[in-house]
Parts: sequence; structure tokens; C-alpha cells
Amino acid sequence: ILGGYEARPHLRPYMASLQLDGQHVCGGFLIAEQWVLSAAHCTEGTNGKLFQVLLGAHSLSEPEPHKRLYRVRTQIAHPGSNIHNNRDDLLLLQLEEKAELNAHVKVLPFQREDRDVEADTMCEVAGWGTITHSGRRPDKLQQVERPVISRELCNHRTRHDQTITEKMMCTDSRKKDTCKGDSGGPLVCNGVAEGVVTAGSRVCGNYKKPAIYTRIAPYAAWIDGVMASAAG
Ligand SMILES: O=C(O)c1[nH]c2ccc(F)cc2c1NC(=O)[C@H]1C[C@@H]1c1ccccc1
Repeated sequence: ILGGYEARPHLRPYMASLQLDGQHVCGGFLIAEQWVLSAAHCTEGTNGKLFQVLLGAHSLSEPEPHKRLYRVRTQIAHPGSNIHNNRDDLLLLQLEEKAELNAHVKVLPFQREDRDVEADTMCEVAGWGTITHSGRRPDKLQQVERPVISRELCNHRTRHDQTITEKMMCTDSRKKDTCKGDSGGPLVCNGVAEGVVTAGSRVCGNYKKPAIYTRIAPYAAWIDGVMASAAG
């Protein structure tokens, strides 16, 4: 997160850190007791290794009472996701067991009504992604508020030039922005997860390249289907 500030500890009990060999790779969030939603691009370069999911954390390094690392039973990338673009950039992770829910570990509801969030709506995004242009990594969860911008503006020739589909949304990226390592985390508007930070490489903090999110509502049926079929 560029231009943000340290989150109040455990005010975002749905936040997950996807880790490989103890290292934060991407964000994610708890959508059900045994399921985390993140971004498919985060699995690139992991050559099939499964993530571990850290829940209940504020600091990545310090011991905290409700912090717990969960093994992943299965990881399912959306079938439409690919390395060439940001389309269908979603990843579902089933934890080895149901997460122990408490004040520090909670499920975040996601938007199921497929309607665009109005431009200028102020939303918030959190993550352990880079906090400087030189790539400094925070130890504690950061957050920032960002206004939604219209798809029309985001698709302007000088911005993302017609690559933003109706299953994506954008927020203003002037100074305050998401950045590498924040991908997979939720864009929360009025207490509901409306989007997932896409994990395609994008310059951060440049107003000419707004932040891109996968809208969740268009994928509600896919998410429900995967969770139902893997149940039991
Ligand atoms: O965040 C992303 O957009 C993204 N997309 C990817 C694709 C492949 C891939 F192997 C990784 C990523 C990855 N994350 C990262 O590089 C994470 C490692 C870097 C990081 C940044 C800040 C704080 C901690 C760690």
C-alpha cells in the first residue's frame, strides 16, 4: 500500500497473508470458514507449490495470540485466468481445516448483486504489500481509502485503454494506491467486499494507471459452485 497508514490491529479480521516458505506473497480474505479468496496471478512462479495462509495477523513477524498459519488442501484458479491479461484473476483456496473464528478471524461478506459501485464511492483496501516505490515491505498491515473511478475514465486511451471489462473496476491511483504484495486483497466499500486487487504487474501510485480490481459479484455463482462441490 502506497501513501497509506498502519491499520488498527485486527479491525480487518478477514485479511489473509498467502505465504510460501514463510514469506508473504499476496493478500487474500476469508469468505467462508474454510475458504480464502485471492488472485490467480499470485500462483505464477510458484510452480505448483501450495501456499500457506496466515490468519488473525497484524504483524507478519511478531508472535500474536490469534495468529495462525493454515495449510491449504486445494487451490483453484478461475478457469479463465491466464498470464497474459487481468481477466478472471481469482483464486480460491480451501484450508486443510475450518478456520477457528474469533474476534481476530472473521468472514467478510462479498457483494452478490451484479451492479457497478458508483464512481467517487470511497472504498478501502489493506495489505502487506510494498509501501515505497523502492519496494520497502511493511511488517504490519497497512490500509488506504480510495475513490472508485468510472470504467469509462479507467478505459480512456491515456489510462488502461479499453482493457477494463464489465467484470473489473478501478480506483484512483494518484499517490495513494495498492502495490505489489497487496494483490488478492479485498476492496471494501460500505463494509462489503466488492473487488479483489488484481495481481498483474502494474506501476503503483501513478494517476495514469488506476488500480484494477476483479469485481466479485459476477463470479458469485462460480465461487458458490466450487465451495459446494469441494464440501465434505
Ligand atoms: O503482488 C502481486 O501483484 C504479485 N503478483 C505476482 C505474480 C507472481 C508471483 F510469484 C508473485 C506475485 C506477486 N506478489 C509479489 O511479488 C510479492 C513478493 C512481493 C512482495 C511485495 C511486498 C511485500 C511482500 C512481498
